[in-house]
Amino acid sequence: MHNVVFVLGPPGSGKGTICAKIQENLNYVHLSAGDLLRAERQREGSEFGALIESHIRNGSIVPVEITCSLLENAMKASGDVKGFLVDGFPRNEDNLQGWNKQMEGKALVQFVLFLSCPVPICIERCLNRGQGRTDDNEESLKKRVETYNHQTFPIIEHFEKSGLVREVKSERSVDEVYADVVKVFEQDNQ
Ligand SMILES: Nc1ncnc2c1ncn2[C@@H]1O[C@H](COP(=O)(O)OP(=O)(O)OP(=O)(O)O)[C@@H](O)[C@H]1O
Ligand SMILES: O=c1ccn([C@@H]2O[C@H](COP(=O)(O)O)[C@@H](O)[C@H]2O)c(=O)[nH]1
Ligand SMILES: [Mg+2]
Repeated sequence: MHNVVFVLGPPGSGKGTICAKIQENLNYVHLSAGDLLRAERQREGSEFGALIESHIRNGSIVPVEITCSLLENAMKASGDVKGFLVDGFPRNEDNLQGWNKQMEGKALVQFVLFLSCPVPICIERCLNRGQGRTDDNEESLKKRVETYNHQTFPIIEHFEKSGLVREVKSERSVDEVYADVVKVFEQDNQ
């Protein structure tokens, strides 16, 4: 059984940045759904490249069968680890249902780390990210925020009802955010 922590929050809230630090220090493996999709988009021979790029540019959500298989394959390829940080997934109802169907009996969701951050700060961070992402532009960001508000935030609310959400405010410095995140992991691993 794989231990899983879902890491959610608006685009640019710092999910990737914080996950990299947790992976470095706490023996969890960081799996960014977005990074896995971008790698699949680039893979020679992939039948999904054009579909993935279209969703990424439009800030819409790739069908769960594709994303969940990439996640499960990455988990299988990892050795013996404490758990997985699943960054940026599940993003909508289709993702949640597909995950439950595909991963039943294979993964245990420990908790959901919710990095909350005001949208204007998130947008500024994405526009200054400098990684050449095809969705770090004003037009795509508007759509990504809309998708987050209407489809992803309700998933966080869903987990909240089961008492699984651990919110950390991420508009502060990386070190301040990370210090609170470590406390969350310490509490949940007691
Ligand atoms: N606490 C912080 N303070 C200032 N800048 C930050 C902070 N956390 C992350 N950043 C910067 O903001 C940008 C976005 O961060 P990151 O890629 O970690 O966000 P994300 O939530 O993974 O975004 P996305 O959902 O778009 O993948 C990066 O340039 C990163 O260096
Ligand atoms: O589960 C997922 C994760 C991501 N996507 C698509 O990728 C982009 C970028 O994701 P980031 O987490 O910001 O790297 C996202 O806007 C979606 O279009 C997805 O479909 N499903
Ligand atoms: Mg990211």
